[in-house]
Amino acid sequence: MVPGYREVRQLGAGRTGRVFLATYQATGAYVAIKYLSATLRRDAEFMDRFRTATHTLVEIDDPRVVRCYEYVETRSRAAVVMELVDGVPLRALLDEHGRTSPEAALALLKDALLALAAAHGKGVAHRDVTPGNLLVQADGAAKLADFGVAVHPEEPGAPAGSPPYMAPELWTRGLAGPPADLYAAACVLFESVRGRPPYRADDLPALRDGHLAEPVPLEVVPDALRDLLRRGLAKDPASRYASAEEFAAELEEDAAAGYGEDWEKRGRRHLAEQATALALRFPLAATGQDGPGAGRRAARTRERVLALPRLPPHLWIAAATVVAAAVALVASGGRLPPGPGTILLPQPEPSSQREPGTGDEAGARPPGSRDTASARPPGRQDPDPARPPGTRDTAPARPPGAWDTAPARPPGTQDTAPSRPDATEAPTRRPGASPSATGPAHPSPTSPVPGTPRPSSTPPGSGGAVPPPAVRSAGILRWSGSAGTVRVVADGPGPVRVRVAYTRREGDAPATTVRREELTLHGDTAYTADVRYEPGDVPCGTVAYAGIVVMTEPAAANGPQVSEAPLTTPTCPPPTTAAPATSPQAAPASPQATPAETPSASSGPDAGTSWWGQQDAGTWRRHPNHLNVGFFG
Ligand SMILES: Nc1ncnc2c1ncn2[C@@H]1O[C@H](COP(=O)(O)OP(=O)(O)OP(=O)(O)O)[C@@H](O)[C@H]1O
Repeated sequence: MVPGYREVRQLGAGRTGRVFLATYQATGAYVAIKYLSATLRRDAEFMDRFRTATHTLVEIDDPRVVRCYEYVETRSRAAVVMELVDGVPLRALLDEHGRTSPEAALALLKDALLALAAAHGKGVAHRDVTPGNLLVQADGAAKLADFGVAVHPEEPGAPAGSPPYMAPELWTRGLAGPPADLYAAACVLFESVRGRPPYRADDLPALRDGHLAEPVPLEVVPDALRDLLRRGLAKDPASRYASAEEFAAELEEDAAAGYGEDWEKRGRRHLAEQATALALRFPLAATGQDGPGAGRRAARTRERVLALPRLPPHLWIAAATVVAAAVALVASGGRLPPGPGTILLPQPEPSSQREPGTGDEAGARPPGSRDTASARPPGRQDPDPARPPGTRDTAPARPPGAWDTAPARPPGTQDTAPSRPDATEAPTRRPGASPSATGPAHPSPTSPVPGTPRPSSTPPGSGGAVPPPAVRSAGILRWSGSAGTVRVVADGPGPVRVRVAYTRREGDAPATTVRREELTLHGDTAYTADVRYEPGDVPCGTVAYAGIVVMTEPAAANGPQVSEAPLTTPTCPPPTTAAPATSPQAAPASPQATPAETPSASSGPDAGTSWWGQQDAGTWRRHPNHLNVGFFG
């Protein structure tokens, strides 16, 4: 066992190692510890890269990333101490339920992409995004685990990774990086809705051919997911989304267009329902440390979970949270975790059980390892004699766009011989502590997110200098089906990115996005735009709807806005006449447009999209210099 921790039980084992539930002795907080497999430890190239990546991994502080607390290495062991997620892998959820709803699959993809965005922003690729590495909690939120850990399939020459999720460039050139991560995330989206990954084969060469040459099987997925999968699974990495952020932004648009504004709420509810059905498999539900009867109590909780009445949709998230709390409460013998985050505490134990060096712990300690850190209190910066000089992670986050496919070594860390196994095998720690005096990134009951406070990430387009303002609201003031007015109000002078998507829906079919516009606004706090899009013909006798979706980055407090209007359908000519149906070139303003506010500034130019900024109440000023219209998709 890693010095300073006490093993509770094994949680599972995979190709990359074994994972244990443990407690951090100084605080009693639960953690998960992964011991890397011998196969990985023998892979010198992997070990070099992973050691280097751990410098950055411990700095990634994002709610969707399983937090890496520290990396410890001896001559015969390598262990990653990480945040314990009280949930189940998506793999287990799919094995049990077969598939998820499209909304749930989109919610999972959103979590995965935001986690990837956080890691890619720091120059770290995941390298093995699979359903096994997405852990789903009882509230329907998911976290991505195991960054940087990928093992070679048992075939000579096969690149590291999981074949069903491996991008073409990985098969051909062994090229791991953000584009391959996005491809793998798209495979997970596909599998979540279909119950199987996009390509299947009996052997590796056939699977490789599938990824390299077979068309993406879009015909079997819901319409609303097709654009996302078409680009996410593009064979050529250059044709994929340029970044996880871009993928996530289009996901929001397509999801809102296809499934309505509350798609995520429904998706989380479904995930919560599926995850809580597996509550007994949660790490804390079966903890033997919770005293006699814990198993029975957990089982009773499961019975209660399964016997829950069918709730109205809006109550499900609340119910799932209550269930999660109940499971944690039962498992912890009545002691709830302290506040938000996933610092989970076991019930108090007799102090003799928690002393380092007691029988059970000594037995689990790797031979020769010296407990150099067991007494280190969280929140205190102890000098660490085992840490090689110069290995502190002071490297700044890699700037956006600076990604390359080489191993992610932070600039300035000359870490060429980091493991330094010496005669006593003192563990080599790579803690997440920054040089400031707030201590290592150990879990602490008083600090929901252990470690030092980290600067918030800079969104793309802001240049890194001026923090983006909060966006108070986005609104569709009117929408006729072909023209409308959109308003955005921010707390500061920008920049704010606005994405407008136009959708079309035939009858009861899901809506598809037919055009997208993207604009950057700055210089004011309120902007109004007249927008216009020609939705095209509607065959006589059919019903069609034209919609508009407005999203901002940073996200508006009121979320994405959607409005839809019916398109005027020409009357079909009598069957005897051969005259062609007239096409409505510009559908007149529909009385069914959804005015969110009273139009206050609809006096924009006649054609195209024009944005107007508001400097002072009642005074309108045009900002042609700030107009930056880009089209994509
Ligand atoms: N941070 C964590 N919190 C809670 N449980 C975890 C955590 N990490 C892993 N687990 C559990 O441990 C099990 C084994 O994980 P591990 O990463 O070794 O295998 P895997 O992901 O199933 O396969 P592979 O090693 O091929 O990626 C997982 O299935 C999961 O249930």
